[in-house]
Amino acid sequence: MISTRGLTRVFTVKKETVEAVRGIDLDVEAGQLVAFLGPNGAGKSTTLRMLTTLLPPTSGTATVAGHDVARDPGGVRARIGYVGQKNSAGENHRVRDELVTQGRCYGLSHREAAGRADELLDLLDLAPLATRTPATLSGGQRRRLDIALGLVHRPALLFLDEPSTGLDPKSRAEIWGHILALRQVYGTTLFLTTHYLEEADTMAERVVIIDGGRIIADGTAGELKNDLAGDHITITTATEQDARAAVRVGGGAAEGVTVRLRVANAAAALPEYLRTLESAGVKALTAETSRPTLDDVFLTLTGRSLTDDDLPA
Ligand SMILES: Nc1ncnc2c1ncn2[C@@H]1O[C@H](COP(=O)(O)OP(=O)(O)OP(=O)(O)O)[C@@H](O)[C@H]1O
Repeated sequence: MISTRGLTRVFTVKKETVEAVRGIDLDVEAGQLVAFLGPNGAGKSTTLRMLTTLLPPTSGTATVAGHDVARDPGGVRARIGYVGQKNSAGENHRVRDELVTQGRCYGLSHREAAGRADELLDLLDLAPLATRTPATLSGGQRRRLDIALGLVHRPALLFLDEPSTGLDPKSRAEIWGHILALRQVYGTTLFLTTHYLEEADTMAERVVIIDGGRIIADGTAGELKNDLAGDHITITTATEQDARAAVRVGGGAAEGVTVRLRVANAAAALPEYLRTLESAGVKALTAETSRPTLDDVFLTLTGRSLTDDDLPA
């Protein structure tokens, strides 16, 4: 559904060159739900804009929904939907009219466009709001309208740029419910960016991490966490001296009376670790195991935390 080779975009601003995307090779199968993650300025939006034909690549190729973005942008646009960060609906028309007009723009007859509008109003729980104007909708409702607008022409592939950013937790959960329903009802391939690591972790079947314009990790959240981060064992000791002794005996790093170490399988490794400490005369007061997060993956790869950024709440 998506295939890129060496996809690159360079911007030149006042003689200064910014390599926003540096040679991305990416293949996405039909029906996949891919979360595209990365810190601010990593190149997510630029990649999305190239894949959706809004921005021409400087070099490299991209085939999206079977059509080349540079040679046949019209063919790509007819087959994809794009829900950007900014609202796509106007302010003054009613919600249902917005959807009908969008359908007409895609060449549907009035009857087809009206039928499609009603189908989408139902799918995205917008039917009770059909006669309201977008200006009167809440953030979550507007986002649902944006998604409906992106789906009018039944795209096989939908791009969503931060669909849940800026919404309260309840609206975020609702949006995700609708995104997952899209796959179930239509089998739509979904490619989305998000700043919320736990959303990517739990919802997406594939996570692609970009940093500095390059893809630095690609796999299921489970694979990335197992391969690149590992579990953690955290113990506390009575004194800092004990904590330092624990590090000497069992590895890891101490901070005050807390010792943290990375292992492949924390639940299996914990008993042996505690026995090792005990035989060296070091007593752990508390011990707990934890699974890594996608932020741990990013930290392992780059030495930085994804959440260090100035992220939206
Ligand atoms: N039109 C442009 N002109 C010049 N530089 C640009 C332009 N668009 C993006 N850039 C630069 O390209 C780099 C990648 O930007 P991009 O918007 O793709 O990042 P992003 O990962 O989407 O970030 P964010 O999470 O903050 O939206 C940044 O350094 C940005 O400043």
